[in-house]
Amino acid sequence: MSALTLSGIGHAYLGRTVLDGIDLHVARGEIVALVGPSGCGKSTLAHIAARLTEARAGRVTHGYARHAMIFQDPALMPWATAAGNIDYVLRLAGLSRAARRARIARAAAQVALLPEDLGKYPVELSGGMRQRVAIARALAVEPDFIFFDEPFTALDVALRRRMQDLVIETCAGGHLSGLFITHDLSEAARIAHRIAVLDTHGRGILGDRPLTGDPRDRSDSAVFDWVRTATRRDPIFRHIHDVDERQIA
Ligand SMILES: Nc1ncnc2c1ncn2[C@@H]1O[C@H](COP(=O)(O)OP(=O)(O)OP(=O)(O)O)[C@@H](O)[C@H]1O
Repeated sequence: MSALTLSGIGHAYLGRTVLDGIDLHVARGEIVALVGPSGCGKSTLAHIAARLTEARAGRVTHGYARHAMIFQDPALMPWATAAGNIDYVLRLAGLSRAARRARIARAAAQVALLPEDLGKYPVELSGGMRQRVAIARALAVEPDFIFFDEPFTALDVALRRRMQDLVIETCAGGHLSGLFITHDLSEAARIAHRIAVLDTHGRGILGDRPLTGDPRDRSDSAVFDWVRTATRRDPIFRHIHDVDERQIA
């Protein structure tokens, strides 16, 4: 059963084609990483898949009930506390005050935000804490599908790793599916069940490769070996040059 199916997606900005003939699916319980060099159309494809942007061609089919999105920029409302930011989306969903309070507490615990952090304003939080709030906000709506658009690119290596672990833990158990956009092959190989590669100019998916086993059980050396082999031997990864080398060094 498919959680997301993209068929023949095409898009253009101001008459310039950026995506053409893209077919991609995400099965229920599967995390698919979409990799490709900067500017190849990954974000545009994620926006089309989440129906934030209307494709010029092709079809998007959702097999999920509710999605959330996590972007590189946490995009928190500066005038609201962390709790207020999470509460905002729950109010939009029409939940009662008691239900909202319970959801906020649970989502905060999932991302290890302390109760005192919930009362702070974005300006009082570190970059990592702000990203945690953004993840908590996404989880609070209890999605069964999450679109991740380069969510950790702006974070330092240690924090990035902690956030990746959080995603791996959160997605374990098979109740969540997701599309994880990244240009970092190591990040993809840590988190995903399958990696799809977008052509440099958005002209189709070059191919996809499964990763074996549960992401929770993947060792650093297994990820390192996988990335090294893929970039050296597998032609679909040949154009992935901008891997974050700090991750695989
Ligand atoms: N709103 C827009 N108007 C015009 N061109 C755009 C717009 N958004 C993106 N583009 C162009 O479309 C192409 C694909 O952009 P997109 O952001 O989807 O790529 P990406 O693979 O996500 O890049 P990155 O990894 O750098 O975020 C790029 O050439 C970009 O300059």
